[in-house]
Parts: sequence; structure tokens; C-alpha cells
Amino acid sequence: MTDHALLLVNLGSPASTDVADVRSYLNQFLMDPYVVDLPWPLRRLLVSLILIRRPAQSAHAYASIWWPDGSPLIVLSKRLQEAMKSQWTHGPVELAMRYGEPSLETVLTRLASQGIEQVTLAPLYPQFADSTTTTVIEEAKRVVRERKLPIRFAILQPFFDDPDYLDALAESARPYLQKDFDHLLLSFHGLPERHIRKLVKHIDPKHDLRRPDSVGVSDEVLARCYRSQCQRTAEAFAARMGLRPEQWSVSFQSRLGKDKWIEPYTEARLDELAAQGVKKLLVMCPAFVADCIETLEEIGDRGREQFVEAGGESLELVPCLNDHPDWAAALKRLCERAPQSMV
Ligand SMILES: C=CC1=C(C)c2cc3[nH]c(cc4nc(cc5[nH]c(cc1n2)c(C)c5CCC(=O)O)C(CCC(=O)O)=C4C)c(C)c3C=C
Ligand SMILES: [Fe+2]
Ligand SMILES: [Fe+2]
Repeated sequence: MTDHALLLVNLGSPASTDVADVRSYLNQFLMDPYVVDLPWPLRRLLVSLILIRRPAQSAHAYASIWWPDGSPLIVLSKRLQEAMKSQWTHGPVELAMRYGEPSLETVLTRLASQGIEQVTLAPLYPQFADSTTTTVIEEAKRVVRERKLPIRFAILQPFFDDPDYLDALAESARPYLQKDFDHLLLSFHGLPERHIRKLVKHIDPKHDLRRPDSVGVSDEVLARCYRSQCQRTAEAFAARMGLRPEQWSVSFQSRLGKDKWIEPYTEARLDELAAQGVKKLLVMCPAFVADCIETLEEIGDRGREQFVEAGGESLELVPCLNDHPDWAAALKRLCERAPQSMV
């Protein structure tokens, strides 16, 4: 069978580092109701306020990490797409972005015009959040519905605790952990607490969003709590690497706006760790499968500067999985197990 496509989907980046391109990308991203979950008039107002200053700041940050062939996130996702072509034997391997280009609309329409009717949709996020996983799935379904494309989906499920994924994560990070280091910080992308509360409140209204581990969290809550999924990934990774509890910790980065986001914040942890005497810090970012502005600029540049100013000696950023061969092999197995979607 060669008519079953694999469609990898990541977040997307601006078309260029021009302020106008960054503004248009941020507008599309933040106007997504799964990202800024406010009623349209309030969302429009808040995003318009953010768009006054943020595009110029973000354009500057993007320019500092942009590669000659484009955004690192896009370049690295294309490399993964290439690596997957020798893994996925059932049909074409395509890549789409939730925001910006190549859009899900463009890619799904092209696949349908080639006669492809079965697509395994792979949102490239290990941990589940409405602002990442759900919005990809809903956008893909919208395109198929509105364009009346004869496409059926199998959908890759969140893989935060999947042994194949965790083994690949361990193998890709191992060379960095074999060097001398004092502490490993696992810094995940943050989320407003509200995004998690609204998903778990019907199951366990008392679920504690500050709990220091995922031990004892019920499967039902775990399936919906991004923060607990991040902790489970970190715990399983640390166990695989034989790390002692004091050798590693978890934090959450990239807070935006005034809402309360899940804690501890990475910025605060960098100061705390330096104050505790940590000199050689390793940071890895397992919410991202590809390096991007959030890892390269926020951690690799600004985070390093902050840590050294606070008294640390060095901060080494462990690369994301990117196109590591173990990751490509793990992703193939994960995607082959993806369940068929009924709608
Ligand atoms: C890994 C999972 C991600 C979650 C969860 C997530 C939630 C989330 N993000 C924002 C706001 C921004 N995120 C930005 C960049 C960005 N975010 C992710 C992933 C997750 N976001 C990635 C992979 C990237 C990098 C994109 C790239 O081009 O490299 C940005 C843009 C950059 C900037 O201006 O700083 C914003 C803004 C919110 C509000 C949110 C949940 C509500
Ligand atoms: Fe984000
Ligand atoms: Fe939780």
C-alpha cells in the first residue's frame, strides 16, 4: 500500500524576520481560540494590544537565531520529514505547519488531489494541550469538512510516556549527560493554569497544579493535565538516565501576558539554581521535538546570560530530538500505532 500518507505537523514560524511577517504570524497564532481562549471581542482586544510591541521584540529575537535557509523550527522539521521518508513505507511523508506555511489547507488539498484518502496525522507534541494538539486536529478536520476532501485520519496520540519516545530522548541526550554537569533542568513550554483547570475540573476539581511529581495522578487526570504529562516525561527520562532526585528538576518557560501560568517558572529556577551554587547547568526542553526560538533564543541565549549573571558558570542547551535517527525510528512506530479517527 503506497497511498497512506504520513502528515507531520508542527507549530510554524513567521515567513521571515521582518516585523510585518512576525506580526501576521503572531496574529494568526494568538487569534486561535485554542491559544487565547477568550470570547472573540476580548481576544481581538488583547491580541491587538500584544501586537503593538511584541512583533518588533520577537522579530529581533527571531533574527538572532534565524538560519541562512530559514527558521530553525521549519528547517529541522524538514530534516525530520526527510528522515521519515526512509521509515514510512505506506505512502508519501508530508509536513505542514499550524500557523504560517506550508499550511494544513495547502498540504491536505494537495494530498487529496493526488488520490490519497488515508492520512496519519502526527501533531509533533509529546504532551497534550488544547493550544497545540487539539488545534492541529480541529484545523485538519475543518479543512477536510469545508473542502469536502475524501480523507480519513488516523491520529497520533500524545506520547509523553511512550517507551520508544523516551528511549530516543535518552539516546539523543546521553552524550550531553556524559559530560560533567551539576544539575539538569528540564524546561517545558508553559501554559496558563486556566487551560488545564478547565480540562481536569470535571474529573478532579482538587487536582493540585503545584504538585512536585506525577506519582499517584490518576490515568484520567494524566490524560488531560499537560503539567502532569511534562512531569511524567521528566521522571521517566531521569529514571532512564539513572539521575538522583537532587540532580534534576522541572520548570516551565515562555510565559505570555498577565495570567497565572504553571510553575515553577524557568526564569526563577535559573536564579535559584545559581544561588544554590550550581555552576555547570544543563538544560533540555522536552516539550519541543525541534529546536526553535524558544530553545535557542530563550534558553540558549537569554537563559544562559541570566544564569551567568546570577553566578553560574555555564549553561549548555541539550538539542531537541530534531532528526535523530532513533527519534525517526520511534516516530515511525508511534505513527503505525495511531488509532483511526471516527470523525
Ligand atoms: C511545545 C508546546 C507549546 C505549547 C503548549 C505552547 C503554548 C503557547 N504558546 C504561546 C505563545 C507563544 N509561543 C511561541 C512560540 C512557540 N511555541 C511553541 C510551542 C508551544 N506553545 C513553539 C514550538 C514555538 C516556537 C515557534 C518558532 O517559530 O520557533 C510564540 C512566538 C515567539 C515569541 O513571540 O516569543 C508565542 C507568542 C501561548 C500563548 C501558549 C498557550 C496558551
Ligand atoms: Fe508557544
Ligand atoms: Fe497535573
